[in-house]
Amino acid sequence: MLNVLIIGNGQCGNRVLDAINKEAFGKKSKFAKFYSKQKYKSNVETIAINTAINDLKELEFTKAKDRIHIPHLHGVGANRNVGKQVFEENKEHITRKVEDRGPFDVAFVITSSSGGTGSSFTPLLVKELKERYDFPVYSLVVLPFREEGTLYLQNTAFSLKEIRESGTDGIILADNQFLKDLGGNVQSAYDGINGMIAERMMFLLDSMDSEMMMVTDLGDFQTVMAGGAGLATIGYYRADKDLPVKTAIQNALAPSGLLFSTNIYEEASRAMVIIKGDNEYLSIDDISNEIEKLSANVGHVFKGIIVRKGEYPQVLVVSTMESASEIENLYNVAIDAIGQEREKKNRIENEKEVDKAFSKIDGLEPHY
Ligand SMILES: Nc1nc2c(ncn2[C@@H]2O[C@H](COP(=O)(O)OP(=O)(O)OP(=O)(O)O)[C@@H](O)[C@H]2O)c(=O)[nH]1
Repeated sequence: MLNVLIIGNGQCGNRVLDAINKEAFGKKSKFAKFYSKQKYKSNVETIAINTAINDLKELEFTKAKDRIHIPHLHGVGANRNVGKQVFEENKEHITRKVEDRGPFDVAFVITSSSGGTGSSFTPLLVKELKERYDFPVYSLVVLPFREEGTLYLQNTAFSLKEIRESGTDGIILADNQFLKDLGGNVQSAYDGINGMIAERMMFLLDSMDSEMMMVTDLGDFQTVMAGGAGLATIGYYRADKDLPVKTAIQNALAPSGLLFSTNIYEEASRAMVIIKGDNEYLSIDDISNEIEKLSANVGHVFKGIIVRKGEYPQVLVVSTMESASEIENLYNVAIDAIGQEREKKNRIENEKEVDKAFSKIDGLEPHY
């Protein structure tokens, strides 16, 4: 059995973690968390870390003992410099909490790229974990809606670069903007998006720790994640009726199945495809044909099959990217945002000149 650590940093990281814990309770009723056991196959430890106590309080499926509050006002207000300083001051406390739960075979650290707490804690925490332990550490990074403002875009550009340079074994991207644009199945945006990420993470954990007909494991996942430019995304499709397995595979690879905007056939570097369902739906010929089509374009593709009696086909695809045109677009927008912030700061410097002018009359009185 694998020992898995999942950390959620900042509000977004906390909420996605909570959605994973919810998914692990089986979602049947809101009382499930009181009477049912989480259906993790592996030994999974979850930790939510935040500077804002209210963000931690709002979590519903993450146990109180799994929440670490690092007191700092009500968050760090999207200021990554403050966030980094707060992390450094509390580093020992945080790493001791991780140490107490270990040892682990693999870790995932979840954060938004754009806020203050999660995006500044994550690169520093990953670096600490990599320096102290041997296990792989993956980062799951949620990109912002593009209209959320210049500070969030600026934070994204710097945090993504820092996470990439932190020693992380790979970055899995989920993009709020892309998932919102898809519309349809993303009802109330955050809950819908968090649920999409959670069901993919649950499937991924299942596939790394499962007795399968044809096996993929943590080693295969590591090899896939080591490919390409260090960036990956996850695709998923669950059939709710009797559907040919080849259609289910195609749907998992289509934009509507992915967490980030990419064309797998053009941008992917390596992939892992896991198919789950009743034997009755799993035509080996159909599966092999689809995998061959993919590997002709992509390079190496690992495949795994999990037999689940009575279940319609479900497909998970983990794919690393060789190139990511959407990241290039995002950095172009972020550079504009950084320019705007710089100009604003210069204007504030000019205002300081205005202050100087005002201060020239300090101590003087008007005479009439
Ligand atoms: N998908 C998703 N995105 C979220 C959620 N909550 C916040 N975000 C996004 O996260 C970004 C803001 O980062 P947060 O995680 O709220 O910030 P933080 O890390 O807590 O940092 P501070 O609040 O600045 O201390 C924005 O781009 C939001 O759109 C959520 O529940 N789901």
